[in-house]
Amino acid sequence: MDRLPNCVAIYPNDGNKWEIWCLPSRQEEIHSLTPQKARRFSGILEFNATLKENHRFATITALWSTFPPSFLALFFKFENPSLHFLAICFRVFCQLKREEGSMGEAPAICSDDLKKSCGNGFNLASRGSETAIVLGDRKYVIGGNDDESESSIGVKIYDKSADLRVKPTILGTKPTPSEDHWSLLLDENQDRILVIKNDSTLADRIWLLEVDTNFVRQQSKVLESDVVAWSKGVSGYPGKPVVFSGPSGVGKGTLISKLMKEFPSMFGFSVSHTTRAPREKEINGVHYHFTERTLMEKEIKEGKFLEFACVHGNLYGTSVEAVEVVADVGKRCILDIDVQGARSVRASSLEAIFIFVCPPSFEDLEKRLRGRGTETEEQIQKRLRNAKVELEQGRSSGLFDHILVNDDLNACYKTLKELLGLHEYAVDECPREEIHLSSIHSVSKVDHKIFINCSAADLENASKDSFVLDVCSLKGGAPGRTRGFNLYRTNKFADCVNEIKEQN
Ligand SMILES: Nc1ncnc2c1ncn2[C@@H]1O[C@H](COP(=O)(O)OP(=O)(O)OP(=O)(O)O)[C@@H](O)[C@H]1O
Ligand SMILES: Nc1nc2c(ncn2[C@@H]2O[C@H](COP(=O)(O)O)[C@@H](O)[C@H]2O)c(=O)[nH]1
Repeated sequence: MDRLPNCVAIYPNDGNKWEIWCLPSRQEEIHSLTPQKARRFSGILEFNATLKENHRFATITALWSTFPPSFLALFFKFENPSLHFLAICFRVFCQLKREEGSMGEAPAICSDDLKKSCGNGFNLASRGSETAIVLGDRKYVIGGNDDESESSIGVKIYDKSADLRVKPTILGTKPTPSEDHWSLLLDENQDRILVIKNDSTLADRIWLLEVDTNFVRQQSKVLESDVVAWSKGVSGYPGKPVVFSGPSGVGKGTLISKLMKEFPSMFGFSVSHTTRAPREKEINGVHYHFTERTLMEKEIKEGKFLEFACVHGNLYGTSVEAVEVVADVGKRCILDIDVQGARSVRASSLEAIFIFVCPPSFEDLEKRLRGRGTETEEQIQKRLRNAKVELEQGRSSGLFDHILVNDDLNACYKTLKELLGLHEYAVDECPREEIHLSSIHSVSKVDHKIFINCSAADLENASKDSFVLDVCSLKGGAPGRTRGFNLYRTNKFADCVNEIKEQN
């Protein structure tokens, strides 16, 4: 919604014409709102519906735009209240929202050259193909396509002080274009904008555009340009990831396979990138993302990797995305990385459990490595040399939470399950089902709660489609996901309707 002011009143005019007024957001003024006190905001709004005589308007208590329109309607008091009348008020507001531009003296924040300007100055939700959020001297215009790829929502910055249009470098996982979206400033830090797409599945609905977070500032320095970064919003937190390290041939992959086979819904594997050549039965995207060194180096520079290391002469790395896609489906992520990589992950913001796997002896390790038959003699020699160093580092560094000796495979696997809190009869649980969100009609924010209303026309049934998105405990962010959104249905609207019914 573009220009709905903080406080609005509707006054009856002739016939089916009504006047729209507004006040600044002073709550104490709301209760004594009169046309004299109110600053006139717009002209006359025509009702589509014909009002009946007995639906005469009496007093307006309050109406403020931090609530969804359906909630706003409930702040009216009428001489002869009826749900039918409330429904009309509600529809007026829906119409107001659509008829942006026809509202007269809205705060003029948007540039004239914006096709569909939506800056409202009150940090309200905005709707349309482009929305704008103003932060200090900068206006972030969100919408349309990203010019370069046309495959994601575009972002432009208008710097008012310098009278400049800036095309920022857009990092992170980008949302695909949307016909219709809502945007609002998320928190007091003023560093992130919440964008809710209106035409997607729930998994693709909630996005954060970071404009001044640590990651954005860091990347801005590295890339020497204006940077913004997208981060997908995800509900809940999966369990802590598990990092496996240990010398080549010790049996990490074997243990991981057993775990994933027994608990397929609980664990997911982080598919690393590597510059080494694929082995005979290895599949790109399943065992590794096999990649070119120059491309991987470029992506490392762009901050896309959680960790990377040169191992046995090749570059290996865990992309942020590799870990996030596992968590997205509610699974605990398993990483199989070398000791250098484990050290980097330990230093990162990812909270994980670190397990070092040792062979019963160096001779056993050599036997297993040779027995696997996947390396040339030269490669085996190199891996064995590196194993000595890794074993020393792994055992002594204090980096690892657990040291697991892989002697007898089944005994080792049993110990592994115990230390991951998986008792003998643990069962594999499926992730929770998602809530279904239909087309959104209003979005508004009160403290750390975003009210989302998906139902417009039918007030009686509106509560079925009213949701709250709780954003009080968010974690993470670009270049990964922002986790911890809590979406639930609310009965607040139904409660209000019942209250009015009782008053009648
Ligand atoms: N406890 C064990 N006893 C005997 N052989 C084992 C045991 N665990 C694994 N192996 C065998 O050792 C070989 C190497 O195991 P695996 O490929 O799992 O090692 P890895 O640590 O994943 O190696 P890399 O780091 O090179 O990927 C395999 O042939 C596997 O079957
Ligand atoms: N630091 C990282 N190390 C990784 C990653 N993926 C795998 N590895 C380690 O490399 C060696 C060799 O693996 P191989 O498949 O060539 O035998 C092994 O110890 C792995 O743990 C990674 O993303 N980062």
